[in-house]
Amino acid sequence: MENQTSMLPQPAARSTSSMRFLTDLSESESNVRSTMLPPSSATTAGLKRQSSNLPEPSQKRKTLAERAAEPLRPSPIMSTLSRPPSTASQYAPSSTIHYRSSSTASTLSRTNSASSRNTSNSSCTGSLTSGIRPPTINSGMSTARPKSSYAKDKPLGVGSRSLANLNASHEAYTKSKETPPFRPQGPRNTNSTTSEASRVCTKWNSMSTLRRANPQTMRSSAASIRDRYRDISLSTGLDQLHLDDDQKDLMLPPKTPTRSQSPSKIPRASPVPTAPVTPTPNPTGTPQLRHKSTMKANKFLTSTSNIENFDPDVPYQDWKRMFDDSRQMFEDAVNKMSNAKEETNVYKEQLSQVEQERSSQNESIISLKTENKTLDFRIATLEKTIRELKEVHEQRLEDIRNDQQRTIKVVRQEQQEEIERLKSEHREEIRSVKQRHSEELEQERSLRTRALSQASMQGTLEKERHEMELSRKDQEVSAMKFEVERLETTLQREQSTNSDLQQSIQNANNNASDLDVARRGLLAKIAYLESDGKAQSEAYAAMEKRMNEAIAQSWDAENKLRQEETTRRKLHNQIQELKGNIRVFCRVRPTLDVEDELANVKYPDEDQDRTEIEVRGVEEKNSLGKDVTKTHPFSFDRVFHQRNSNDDVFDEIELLIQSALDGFNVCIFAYGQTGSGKTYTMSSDDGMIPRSLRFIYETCKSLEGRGWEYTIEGSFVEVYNEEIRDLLGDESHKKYEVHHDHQKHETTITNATTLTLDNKEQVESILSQAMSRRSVAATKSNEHSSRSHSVFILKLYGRNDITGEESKGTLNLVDLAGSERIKNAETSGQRLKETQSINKSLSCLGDVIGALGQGPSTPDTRSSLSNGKDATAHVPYRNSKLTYLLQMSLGGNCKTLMFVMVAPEKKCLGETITSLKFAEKVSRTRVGVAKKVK
Ligand SMILES: Nc1ncnc2c1ncn2[C@@H]1O[C@H](COP(=O)(O)OP(=O)(O)OP(=O)(O)O)[C@@H](O)[C@H]1O
Repeated sequence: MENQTSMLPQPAARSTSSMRFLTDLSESESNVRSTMLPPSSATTAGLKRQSSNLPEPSQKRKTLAERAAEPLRPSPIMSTLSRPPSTASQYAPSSTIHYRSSSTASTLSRTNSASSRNTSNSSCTGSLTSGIRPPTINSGMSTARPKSSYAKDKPLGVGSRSLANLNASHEAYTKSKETPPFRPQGPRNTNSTTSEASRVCTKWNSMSTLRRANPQTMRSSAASIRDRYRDISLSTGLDQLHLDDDQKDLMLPPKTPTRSQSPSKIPRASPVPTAPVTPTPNPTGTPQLRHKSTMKANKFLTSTSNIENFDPDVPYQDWKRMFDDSRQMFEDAVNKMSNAKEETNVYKEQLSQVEQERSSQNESIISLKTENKTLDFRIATLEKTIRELKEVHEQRLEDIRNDQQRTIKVVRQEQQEEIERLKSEHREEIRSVKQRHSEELEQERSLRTRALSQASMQGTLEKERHEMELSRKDQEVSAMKFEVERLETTLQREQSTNSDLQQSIQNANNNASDLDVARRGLLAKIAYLESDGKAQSEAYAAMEKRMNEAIAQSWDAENKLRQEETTRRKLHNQIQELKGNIRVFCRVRPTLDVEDELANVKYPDEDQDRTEIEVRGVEEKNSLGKDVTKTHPFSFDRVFHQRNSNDDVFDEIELLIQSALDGFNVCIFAYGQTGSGKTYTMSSDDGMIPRSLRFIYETCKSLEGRGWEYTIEGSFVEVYNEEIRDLLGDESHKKYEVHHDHQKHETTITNATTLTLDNKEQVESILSQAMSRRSVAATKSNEHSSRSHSVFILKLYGRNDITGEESKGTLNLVDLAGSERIKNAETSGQRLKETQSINKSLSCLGDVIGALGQGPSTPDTRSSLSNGKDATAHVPYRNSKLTYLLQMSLGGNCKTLMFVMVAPEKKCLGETITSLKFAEKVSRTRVGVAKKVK
């Protein structure tokens, strides 16, 4: 082999490398052909260095013989061109062949450039079939391997621009055709292939145009190519001569099925036979060249070989075929590359989109985080604001509540004042009306009576006078008549004597005329007397008529008075209802011992009709350890100052007593600690019981004139240690039981003495007897402390015969035993038992009033209340004798007045406040509307 090699001409100077060939192609493609250098080796080498700038081979370039002796290996460029990622090894062997074919084909194509020029513009298909040179391999290489060492070292102005032009053309064409979107995994469609073919044609045409533009240059270039072609053909032919059979297979162009994978529709040259591109081997196995003389004479080309007779057409055809194959492969590679590029572009686009999305997502995440932080901050701010607002609202709510309470208090106070004012106005009005009516009635009555008596007297006198006159006149008439009769007798006698005495007739006539004159005078007198009696009779009749009229007027006045009385009762009842059926009066007694320290008791309203009282409590330590004194304000229907007398007190209860006379059940009881003035108020000589009785008697007396007649029955009992005792009886220990008649609304105590009270004196003696028999004992607080509850029961039955009205009322006047705390009382034995019993019954009284206060006061329940049955859940009347006895006087159908008695001493302060609180509770109790007992 070495010999053979040495026999070959040195290729370094004469033949261009494949790279130089590629460079030429590149230059031509990039319109550098216009400045194409002559085909001298030096120029070619220089061009190679300048344009391709390929790295110098590190080793000495091998001779063709050496290279022919080397085993086939893929050219890096061609393998890159033809290598899809998965089929690189498949194409590696053929790449060498392609490489060589390309260079040869390139050279050949240039020799045919003249002919191709005629058809280059006709059509792409025509160009290709007529052997017009396809796009240079160099451009394809540059496209396929942009980052290879070759491409990197190569100036971008040539290969890159060509590729860029190709790409631009391809893209423009693709866009103009509106090719469907790229599908990376689908089969490449025929349109795409067609467009690529069109692009190649376009490029080739442009190059042809250039050729036409510079024929001289083209001619010189063709000459140089021909020169080169000879060398190349020669060396290639030598190469082919040395190929063994195996290698021949490898030298075959890609098989048709492989090419058909690329569905290019570019018309191709006639199919290349699968036979080796080398000439048909002779029987010796060596490749057979068409140049028969040379090839037959010499197996190897030597320096003595006559190459002039070498026919280049034979290898030209082979090289043309190889070129076509290479071109096909190149096109495939370009297609794949463009596909890959498109894919890459698509992926890049997708990547950029994804990147954009990612950046936008990041931005949105950042903005969301910022927003989140802002929202957190806002939420915190809002929560803070809400807390502040809540506090402000709570504060406002508290203020409003306080204001409302103050307002309610003020309104209540105003209403109370208004009610009191109205009450006093009504009271005054009623009093004035009553007084006015009484006065008017009295005046009228006296006037009428006087007029009547005067008229009667005058009538009697006149009558007597006229009767006397009449009798006198009658006597005078009878005397006159007697005189006339006597005169007539005398005349008759005279007339008889006249007959006797004619002479004397003259005298008798004269006497007769005188008597006649006298008779006429008498007759005139009689007529006068008769006319005077008639006038007197007429005057008498007129007087009698006036008297009857006066009597009728008097009757009318009486009727009016009775109607006024009925109206008054109704008004009175309405006023009592307005005042409430449970009323509480507070009374502060004066101090008994000047040395006693007084409690701080104030009367906020300084007018005469007080309703408020303030008691300053004992000093206490608050939670901070400071001494504080609480003021306890109380409000009642009426508050009596310690200066007020029993007289003042009775003025206020007078109307209630009147209600009892009008047919209502009234209960007045005094409540308070021992020694606070209950007995003084109720049972003292000028207390409420004697005053009430006096009032009742006086009123009954005054009502007699209006047709009312009253019967008063009284009982006086005491409840001592839960036992009833009769204070009017004979001190025998009888059994006293309480019975209620709910129908008649009446309470009776069996065996209790009931007296009919006819006069005041009797009442006073009864009272003194009862008081003397009450259970009294000296206690720490009171020297004469009542140890029992006394109940004075008055039943008032009224009847008006004129109007037919009837009334039945009950008045209970109760003097309760004094409440006292056992530890304060310092009692023991009987006193202790009494105190316990008293406290228990007072506690029961409080429970009853509390239960009544919770009960309904609606009209539906009033009827049941008026029947005496409990419409409330339960009123514990039976828990004590006292409450059971007073059941009919504590329910909703009676009028109750409670006196809460207060001692002014400081030592009594605790009991005072307790009593006042209890009384206030009672004051707030509403037990319905009282009904008249029928
Ligand atoms: N308004 C008053 N004016 C003058 N003295 C009074 C007044 N009220 C009470 N007293 C006197 O106070 C003393 C005690 O009064 P009284 O006996 O009425 O109290 P009490 O509440 O009935 O006591 P107890 O419940 O223990 O029977 C008596 O001496 C009485 O005269």
